[in-house]
Amino acid sequence: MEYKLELVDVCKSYGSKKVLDNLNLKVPAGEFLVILGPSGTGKSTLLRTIVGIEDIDSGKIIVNGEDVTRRPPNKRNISMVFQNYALYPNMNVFKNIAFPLKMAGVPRDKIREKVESVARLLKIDAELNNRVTRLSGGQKQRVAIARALVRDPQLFLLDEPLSNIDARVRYTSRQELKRLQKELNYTFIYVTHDQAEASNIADRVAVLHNGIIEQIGTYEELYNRPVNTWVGDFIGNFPMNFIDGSELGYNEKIIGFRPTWVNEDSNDIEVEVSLIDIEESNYFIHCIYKDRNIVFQSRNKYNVGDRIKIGLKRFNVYDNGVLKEIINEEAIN
Ligand SMILES: Nc1ncnc2c1ncn2[C@@H]1O[C@H](COP(=O)(O)OP(=O)(O)OP(=O)(O)O)[C@@H](O)[C@H]1O
Repeated sequence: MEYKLELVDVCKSYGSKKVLDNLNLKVPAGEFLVILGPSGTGKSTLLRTIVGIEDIDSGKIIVNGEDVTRRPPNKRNISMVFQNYALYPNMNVFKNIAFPLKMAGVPRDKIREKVESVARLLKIDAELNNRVTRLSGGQKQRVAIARALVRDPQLFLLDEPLSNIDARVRYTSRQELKRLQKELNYTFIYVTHDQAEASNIADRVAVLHNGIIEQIGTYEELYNRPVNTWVGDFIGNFPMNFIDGSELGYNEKIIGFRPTWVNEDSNDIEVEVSLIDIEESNYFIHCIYKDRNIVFQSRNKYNVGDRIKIGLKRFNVYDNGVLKEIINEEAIN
């Protein structure tokens, strides 16, 4: 397979703090890869080392089959869109987008042609003569993306590009970004905190934690088959439910299940309702089971304090925190 980016045993520390710890990653050409991870886990550092604003301590960064580890940022042919857009406030939209081409010594008429074409693509062609300070958050974000696109880079890195935009606009911007990426067959590495966003736009999601990628796969894979209890806990609107396996015949193991995997017609375990969350027409029933909190989705509105019996349609078995077995996977499609 042709990889647009390969990271081999990449290490990066700040003082005694190891941020990237022998990290390995392969990103095929044309993929939309989302990086998810808790705050302070090194997501931005990862992007900054790929683009070359930060040096790595050891390892290799390979772009399009070429080792770029020791090359400066302007010789890597990678574009990055920053969270705060990093636009030049004293320049108009045209000059902002044109800037990388001007720096690269591209002739004037070619610059005009490229800037106008990218601006049309991003529907900001009517704004070219306006100052960037007059634009809305969504428009500024498009200018930042246009400036990244105009150089026709090998690889795009986007660091939470939609986080400053309100929820509605963010939803449509996200769809447009995905359409653009697929249409132009670009390779995107996109950092976000937002799991709904990740599940919506990513071809694959990489979960970064403790300096390594804990798991990489489609969002559904991460949700349904987390390789360890940490990923199960991190992925999802609710953390995965974990209970002691002995009750169900899995001594010294932990059983993990999602809120929708509960079978209310079965009676394997008895739980006590502690809280009820309502979301549209579903109830999320929070319960206590042997000192553990668990949540399941139900059409029934129970009352706090009710003692009810439930079973599991499917579940995952974890041994020392690592996924060992999936029981009745076919019960949930
Ligand atoms: N220039 C720096 N000097 C020293 N430490 C740094 C530097 N940049 C980042 N760090 C530290 O490295 C760790 C990772 O930071 P980074 O910004 O990459 O995390 P992040 O996952 O992007 O976080 P967030 O989601 O909060 O933006 C943090 O502990 C941070 O304090």
